[in-house]
Amino acid sequence: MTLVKICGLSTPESVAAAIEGGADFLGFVFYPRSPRNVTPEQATELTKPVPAAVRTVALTVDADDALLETIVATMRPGLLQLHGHETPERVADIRSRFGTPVMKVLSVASAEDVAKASAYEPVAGMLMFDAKPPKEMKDALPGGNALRFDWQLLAGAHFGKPWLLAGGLTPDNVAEAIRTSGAPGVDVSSGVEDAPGRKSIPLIRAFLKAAKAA
Ligand SMILES: O=C(O)c1ccccc1NCC(=O)[C@H](O)[C@H](O)COP(=O)(O)O
Repeated sequence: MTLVKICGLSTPESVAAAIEGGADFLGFVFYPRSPRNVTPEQATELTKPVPAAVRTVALTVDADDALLETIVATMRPGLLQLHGHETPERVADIRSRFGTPVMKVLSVASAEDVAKASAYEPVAGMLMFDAKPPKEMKDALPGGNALRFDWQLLAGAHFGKPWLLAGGLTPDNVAEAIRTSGAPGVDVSSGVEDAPGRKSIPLIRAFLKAAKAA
């Protein structure tokens, strides 16, 4: 069955809906520019009711060791999602320094972007392929922009690590995205919101139902 990560959670209600709907991963964003930003203390509270079978994910962007140390010490995430320009060496360093599995995100607009994954396969526990925002999109975030990329770029691809497809997924297009890309897992944020940063409980339920049925 397709793995599903619901990202950018910031309320107890949305966390509960994601768990009840069968999410495998719950994502918490530590990036002050994001409308989904949470503090380590908020994430710690939000993740208290999360059952052990559901993995909590701390999303950071080119974070320094001090921030990672604080997040790991307070929230104790099951996975660190690195959504910046972290090199393979930095990914390996973070993994060994903090003893937490790492998911490295690749920003994709072309086949060359997908090919960059091979450098991360030895050091990351998981990979994610997300849409690369175009340069002309001035206020773009590193992720969470409701942008999709050409899912065919991943069709037939094999990676040495489990991977998730992200970017512009919705309850309406997730089944087609899974079929086209062959993704073993998917990640969503904007597609389950009714305003930037405001998660919709009905959309979370609908996304999980559609992805799990695909
Ligand atoms: O969601 C954010 O605000 C965010 C900020 C900075 C870096 C990454 C961010 N989100 C990354 C995610 O994991 C999203 O779920 C992924 O990019 C897909 O986003 P969307 O297209 O909105 O579903």
